[in-house]
Amino acid sequence: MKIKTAEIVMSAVKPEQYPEGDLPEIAMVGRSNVGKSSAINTLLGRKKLARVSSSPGKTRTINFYLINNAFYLVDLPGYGYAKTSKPERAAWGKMIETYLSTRENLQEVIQLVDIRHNPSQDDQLMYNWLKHFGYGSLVLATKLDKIKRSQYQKHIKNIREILEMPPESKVMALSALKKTGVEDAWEKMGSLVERPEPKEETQQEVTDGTQ
Ligand SMILES: Nc1nc2c(ncn2[C@@H]2O[C@H](COP(=O)(O)OP(=O)(O)OP(=O)(O)O)[C@@H](O)[C@H]2O)c(=O)[nH]1
Ligand SMILES: [Mg+2]
Repeated sequence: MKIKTAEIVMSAVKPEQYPEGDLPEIAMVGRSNVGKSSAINTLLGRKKLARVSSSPGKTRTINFYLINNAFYLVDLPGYGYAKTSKPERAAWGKMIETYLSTRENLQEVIQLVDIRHNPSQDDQLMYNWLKHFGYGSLVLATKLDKIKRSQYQKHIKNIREILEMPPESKVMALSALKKTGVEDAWEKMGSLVERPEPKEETQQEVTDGTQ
């Protein structure tokens, strides 16, 4: 996918703040610190569009990034961050759930898991919830640079088994550090949101006889 423009349009905490219009959206979900915001930057080829932090709980709003004026990538706060206070966790949970369960523009949800670790119980719940709501079970394994190449198949198999992914479903892998996996991810994601490009108007040459 050629990224011509990418800009943040809105940081929302409630539905009234979601962008208007009917452009399709792809949202990124996953545990805090799994690399959602980093993945967005990497997929867009931008260094600091989405804010990233080594401590979990960085993204606290639903951030809508408008791409090529054609679709949105949506960065969500992470789940499963134990150090957040209980009421705050509940409020975030509600915010994410409201978005995922009510947003009509939402075309697909990509679930991010850390390639090194077994998906957590929260990850399993999210995976099943998304499947139940008809999303396509697209999983993006993050931090690909943290494992040896020879261990790749083992880790992917593990993720598939724990999430009980059907054989036809796809696991993609990405390294935000090395910028690997970007093309493969867009191959899977791009078709979800790409519309045929509008034909450029061909300018009629107008000559009036004078030079
Ligand atoms: N080595 C490596 N580090 C990564 C990669 N992706 C993310 N990180 C690091 O992981 C940490 C968390 O990244 P974020 O992108 O902020 O994670 P997040 O899922 O958006 O986190 P929240 O906003 O808190 O939910 C940062 O220190 C990143 O630099 C990757 O592919 N490789
Ligand atoms: Mg984030």
